[in-house]
Amino acid sequence: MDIIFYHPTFDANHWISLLQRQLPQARIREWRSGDNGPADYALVWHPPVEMLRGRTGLKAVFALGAGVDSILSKLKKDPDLLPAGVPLFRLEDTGMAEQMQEYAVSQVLHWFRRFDDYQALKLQAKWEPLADYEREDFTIGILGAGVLGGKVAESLVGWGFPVRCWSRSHKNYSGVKSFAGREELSAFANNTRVLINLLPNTPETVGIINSELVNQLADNAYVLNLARGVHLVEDDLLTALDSGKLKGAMLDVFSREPLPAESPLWRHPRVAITPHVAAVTRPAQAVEFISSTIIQLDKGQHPTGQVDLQRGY
Ligand SMILES: NC(=O)C1=CN([C@@H]2O[C@H](COP(=O)(O)OP(=O)(O)OC[C@H]3O[C@@H](n4cnc5c(N)ncnc54)[C@H](OP(=O)(O)O)[C@@H]3O)[C@@H](O)[C@H]2O)C=CC1
Ligand SMILES: O=C(O)C(=O)CO
Repeated sequence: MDIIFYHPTFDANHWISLLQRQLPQARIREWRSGDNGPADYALVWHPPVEMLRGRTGLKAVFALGAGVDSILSKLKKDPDLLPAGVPLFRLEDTGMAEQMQEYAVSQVLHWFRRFDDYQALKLQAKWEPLADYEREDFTIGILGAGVLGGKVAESLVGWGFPVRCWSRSHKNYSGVKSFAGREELSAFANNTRVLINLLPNTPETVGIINSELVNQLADNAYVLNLARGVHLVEDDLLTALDSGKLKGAMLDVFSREPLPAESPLWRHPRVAITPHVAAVTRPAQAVEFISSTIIQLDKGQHPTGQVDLQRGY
């Protein structure tokens, strides 16, 4: 079996040696421009069009991340990017759920314990104990209840918060109230104090965190965007922060990355920012998932993780 690997920044040698350990019989190489040699499987992130176009014999392509929006947007512009009929797989969890849990839980607790208010008081040298928040006033609403959203919901239930989720289909996660479809979005938003976004970027989800949705949240709500920048209308967020509807926001992803220096988000005192690091690809766990998927495909089985190209995730 032949495997080609392309990632603009990852250490290809490291990945190839991890893969080789899991798949000792495979011939694995880093793809370079001009390489039209045989390939059964391709592991890619932001692949150049010439890498996959017209390739015959390809059995599957693996995206080296959870979100496939960048590859699907390239595919829209150039339908030859993926040879017709070749399945596209993505990473399911592979260590990202734990990272998302760490991020979401630590930030929810930060807001719940009013560390943002205490930091503001500290800057004024003010010693002032504040009233505690109650968990019953701190409903967490998670947009997207898939591999990552589901795990984040589970961990916040463990911390005793009321948790609800919103997805396309209803879910049955223990202790989590499930809402589904556009018709239940308002009911989901109503009374949500912390809105966490873990949706995929698709035509249906772009701009979903806008004034209309934010105005339906509880007063003094918070927004935590962990999915993609295009989900959030940044001007609407700033308006809601300045009007007092929103108390704070923490953003990991932006409609333009790196976030330009002139963005007002950098300077807003109630916006916290991380540079798209909420959950990164962990090579060993990713390679385990990909190798096991390849083995299943080679046996004619139907492993999980295949992207539905029509749905867009
Ligand atoms: N910031 C970062 O570092 C990272 C960000 N991400 C982002 O997180 C996203 C989520 O990842 P993951 O959990 O693995 O994805 P999944 O595909 O497992 O979950 C997606 C969820 O979104 C729901 N959904 C999709 N479209 C709609 C819609 N139109 N209306 C309502 N619900 C919808 C799905 O509903 P249903 O279950 O009913 O299909 C599902 O519950 C990725 O696409 C990526 O963009 C991922 C990794 C790192
Ligand atoms: O895996 C993804 O989709 C990411 O955003 C990684 O940073």
